[in-house]
Amino acid sequence: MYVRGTVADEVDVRSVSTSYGESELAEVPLRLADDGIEPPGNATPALSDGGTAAVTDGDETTTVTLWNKWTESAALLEPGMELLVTNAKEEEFRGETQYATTGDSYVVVEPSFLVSVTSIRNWVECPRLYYLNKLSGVPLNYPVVKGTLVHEVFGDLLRGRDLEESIDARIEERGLQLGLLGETPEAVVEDVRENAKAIEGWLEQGRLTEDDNWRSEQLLISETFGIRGRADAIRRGAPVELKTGKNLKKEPRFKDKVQAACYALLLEEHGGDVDTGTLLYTKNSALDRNEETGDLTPAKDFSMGDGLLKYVVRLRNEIAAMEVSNGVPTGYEADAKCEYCFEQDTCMVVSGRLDQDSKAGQIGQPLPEAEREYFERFYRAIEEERREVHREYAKLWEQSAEERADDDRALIDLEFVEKRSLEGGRWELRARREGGATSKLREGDLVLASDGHPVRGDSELARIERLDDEIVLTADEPVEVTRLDVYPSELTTDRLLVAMHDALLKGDARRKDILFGRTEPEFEAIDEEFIGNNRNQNEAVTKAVGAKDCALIHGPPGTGKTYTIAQAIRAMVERGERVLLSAFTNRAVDNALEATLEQLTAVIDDDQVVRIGSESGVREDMAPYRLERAGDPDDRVAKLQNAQVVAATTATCGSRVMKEQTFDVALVDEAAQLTEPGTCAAINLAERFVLVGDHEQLPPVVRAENELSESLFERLVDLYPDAGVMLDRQYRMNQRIQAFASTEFYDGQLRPATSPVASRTLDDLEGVSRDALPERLQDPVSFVNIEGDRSQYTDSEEAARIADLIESYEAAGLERSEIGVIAPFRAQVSEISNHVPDDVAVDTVDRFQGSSQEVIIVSFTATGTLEGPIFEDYRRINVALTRPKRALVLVGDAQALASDPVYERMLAWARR
Ligand SMILES: Nc1ncnc2c1ncn2[C@@H]1O[C@H](COP(=O)(O)OP(=O)(O)OP(=O)(O)O)[C@@H](O)[C@H]1O
Repeated sequence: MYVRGTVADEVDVRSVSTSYGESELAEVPLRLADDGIEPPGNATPALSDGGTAAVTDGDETTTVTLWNKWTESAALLEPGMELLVTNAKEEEFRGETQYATTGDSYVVVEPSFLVSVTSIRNWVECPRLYYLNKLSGVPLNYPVVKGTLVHEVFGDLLRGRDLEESIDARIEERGLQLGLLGETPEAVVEDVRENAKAIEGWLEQGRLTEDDNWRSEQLLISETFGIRGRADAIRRGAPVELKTGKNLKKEPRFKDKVQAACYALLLEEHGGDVDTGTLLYTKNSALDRNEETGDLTPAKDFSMGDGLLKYVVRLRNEIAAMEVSNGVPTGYEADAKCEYCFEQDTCMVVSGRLDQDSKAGQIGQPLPEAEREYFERFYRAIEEERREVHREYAKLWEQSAEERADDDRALIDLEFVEKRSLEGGRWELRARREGGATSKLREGDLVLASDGHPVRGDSELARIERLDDEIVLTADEPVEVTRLDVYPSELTTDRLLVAMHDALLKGDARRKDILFGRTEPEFEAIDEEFIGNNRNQNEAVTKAVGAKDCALIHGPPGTGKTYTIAQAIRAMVERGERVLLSAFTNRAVDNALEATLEQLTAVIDDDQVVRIGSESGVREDMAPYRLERAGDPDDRVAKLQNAQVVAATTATCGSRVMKEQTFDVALVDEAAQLTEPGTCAAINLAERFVLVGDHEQLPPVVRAENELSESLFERLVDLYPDAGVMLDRQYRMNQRIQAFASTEFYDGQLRPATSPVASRTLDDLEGVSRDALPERLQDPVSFVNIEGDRSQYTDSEEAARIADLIESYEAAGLERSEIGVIAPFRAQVSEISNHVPDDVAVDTVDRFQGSSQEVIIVSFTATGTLEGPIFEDYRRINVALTRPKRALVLVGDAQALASDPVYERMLAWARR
């Protein structure tokens, strides 16, 4: 029986005498979860006695007794924490039903907090090491890269690839990284071969017989234990872990066993019965085995005892409890010996700078109070964000397939078409979807591809190569795909933490004075005209070029941000500076790069401009500039080091390769959409920085509500008004269209840049005549009143009317591709898509930011009364209303809209 609930009060741990002698017990007052708890879909004998969950009718509090070793986990509990006990037994005590652990029970603290296997492994070495790794990320160093290479070769061998071919191919793929590390392919081949030989030899021995049943790299998630990880390999249902080190002992290292045990737990939950684990030490070569030097066989098996599995869950509980209570480990939690630790110095420095209690001690001066306070605040905010990612994971099993599809988080009921093996042992998978099914998934995304359930079924990480009615994926394993789910990645969260750590602990003093408002940014006087026809753009470039610390360019819609960025980069390049061009999205990076290239043709050679990004992330016309990472190390690294302009998203700026680069200046577009640490990922790499954005448009995309939702751009604009310039002439909208946004969002400062812009109408377009439109659509701004169908997130009447409007525009000579439709909710986007032809772009505001169209139709999907903000906040409506160049049509219920002051003013303007 499963018991799950919330700890209702303090937990009491004590000793009692039983017929077996002294025992420890903890009585946990537990408020049972509303519906008790359903056992996971495929609960196995290891986890379940087949009994059902404790079911309650609401707020019922009971007592759960945790026996013996589980009292260690009980001691971590605080009121409010979640607790799960498997295989519990029911007991009557003074007429009340209570529960207690049995010999088969597992006790899980905060089961929805997903701890990674790597974290557990680090934690068992030293909890402080776990924390330090989280803060500083995985560095680019040779042992790490070699480890990855050996793992990749191992996977290839399992998939039947030839050893030499695999080694060559994998080393080639990592050309750039190896080049940055100053390694030659010859030396690396030797090194990897030495490690891989041992693996191959071992594989040969028990050669891959049919019943050996190997599988490489499996992503595993446990909803019961709150653990996730990727096992190197599974043989006959048991985990095999690869280690690039040497181990002369008979037994595997303890931390390695712990890691394998984590996978064993995960496999058991997936229906396995795991009794052994294998560690492969690739530096061991059985050939030189002799008694004096120790046991040099590469593979060491051990039996997977019950005690070890439970110990692993207790370790995991320690991490979850610490994280959920916002704790910072000190190192005292473990009996690790600091004097033998490679990380001792780092540990002492971090403890010293952040004034943290630590077993290793502190060295150095603590950071100023304000910086430590900032660190703690943002650390918490980022961890909250991580928890939101975990909630996304939980939805993988809490929501039904249909619910996930309705939420746009999954494509379900696909028809599996075929699997085809690719060169290098990977697979191409194809599946077909019913027309019309939409989701958040996009080409290039990593997704969970499964044969029915992303956690309980056969599931793999796959990349979407093509997303039409036929979906093409690539993956390491040939899953018979019938379902795709959004993969909730923690990568972004991890990188935010590292970027913040780097800004504060490695950042230069002057930069921090700027970030913390301790000094005014300074500017060098520049006496040069960069842009002749636009005063504020010229001032923006002057500021960007002359900034000693930072410049802030506020660019409302269509005001030539991109053009200004390109001019600024040109001026910087002419001054011999190395420039990082970054933005939140790939699209913005490519846009800005395209404009920059136009400016740079006369100034530098094409090969001095490099775009860093994945093949699917970089737009086709910018692909020639994309830095191929594979190839000869020297050549790859030369290509990067020679580049005077490097363009990459801010997420990529946090990658190991980019973190090694330095720039004179970082120019960041879409800066108002970036969190503070997200911005730091780019500006950490440069001496000075220029942020370009508009805080009246979309704010940072974050899941949790906390300080992450204010951008550094916005904070600095407030802090240093003199470091900023607002571009005030827009090159996009007819005057009538821009009027509302200008008064409502830009203090009336926004003006058309030229009179042709001010007076542009649909008549300017070839073959289009406004006279052919119904009268009410002839004005550049019109409002169509519609009562609507009263559903909350969709409105089929609005959708139908929009389809009519599109027909009217087509009849007047417009191309469908010149019309865009914006709706506040995804459900309404689907609804409208079902009504209008495929080639009309229909999407949410977020997908339209940064683009423009001749005609924009906005669906408000509001009827009767307004219950909440339609577009979440007014910044979104600003974006929606500023997309069109020549015509804007608002469709909605006037009465509903009039109940909100901003929408009421909008109505007045549209109906004028
Ligand atoms: N000073 C200028 N002189 C002439 N044309 C300009 C000038 N500045 C911008 N433009 C033109 O105005 C248009 C819009 O400029 P740009 O694409 O740079 O705007 P943006 O502010 O980046 O737009 P968005 O708000 O979509 O990000 C472009 O066609 C650009 O060439």
